[in-house]
Amino acid sequence: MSSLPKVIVALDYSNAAEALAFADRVNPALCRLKVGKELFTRCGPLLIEQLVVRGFDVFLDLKFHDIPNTVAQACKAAAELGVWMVNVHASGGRRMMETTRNALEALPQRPLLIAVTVLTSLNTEDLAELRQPDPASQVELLARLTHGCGLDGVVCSAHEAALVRSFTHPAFTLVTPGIRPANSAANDQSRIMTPRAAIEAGSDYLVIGRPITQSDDPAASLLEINASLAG
Ligand SMILES: O=c1ccn([C@@H]2O[C@H](COP(=O)(O)O)[C@@H](O)[C@H]2O)c(=O)[nH]1
Repeated sequence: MSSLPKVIVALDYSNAAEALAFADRVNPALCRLKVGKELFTRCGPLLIEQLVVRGFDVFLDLKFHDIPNTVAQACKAAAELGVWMVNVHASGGRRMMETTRNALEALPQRPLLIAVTVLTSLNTEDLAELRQPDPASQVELLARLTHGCGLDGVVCSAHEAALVRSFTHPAFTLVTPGIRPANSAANDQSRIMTPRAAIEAGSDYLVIGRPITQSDDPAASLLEINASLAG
């Protein structure tokens, strides 16, 4: 396996004790860690610091979507916590993404800034209700916008990874949730793919939560996924 961990474990726990217990069972060579809305709302910046101090690359997944100044300031605040990656919603528009990118570029050290295209839980029916076209064309629209705004990458499903890769520069980072090892429950995800197929489709990082964190042995499940990527 590459020395660079591809798996980003979604620490979707309701308390810091469980999140830290997971972090202490693995190590930064095996995975990166993602802190999302629930855990951050409950535990706040202190938990981020505790993960960063353990040497983990932390993706702060708060998916900011607001006016340009608000999002830029929120991402600057995230950068001050020493996180590796932050994200915004691409549907917040060009001015929001460019203002945020400029604010981060003025910092001596900045996190990667990526944008969410279409949530991996949404299917064609959901999008029709939102008066959007099918997932692929909506992802293409928002990924082209994000790329044009100079961000570092996007969140998309692995089903659209090859499409996005076809019109972005090689360093553009594709972060793909909705990853399920074969025979795992899809839960609320719609556009899923196995870890290996997602990497083969062009994903740079795989966001994986419940298949790891809700398994009987989370550390063993992570090792199994890493092994499936190495073979
Ligand atoms: O489009 C998106 C964007 C973010 N997520 C987040 O990824 C994890 C996935 O968890 P699983 O348990 O593997 O389903 C979760 O934290 C989401 O908030 C996403 O799923 N889709």
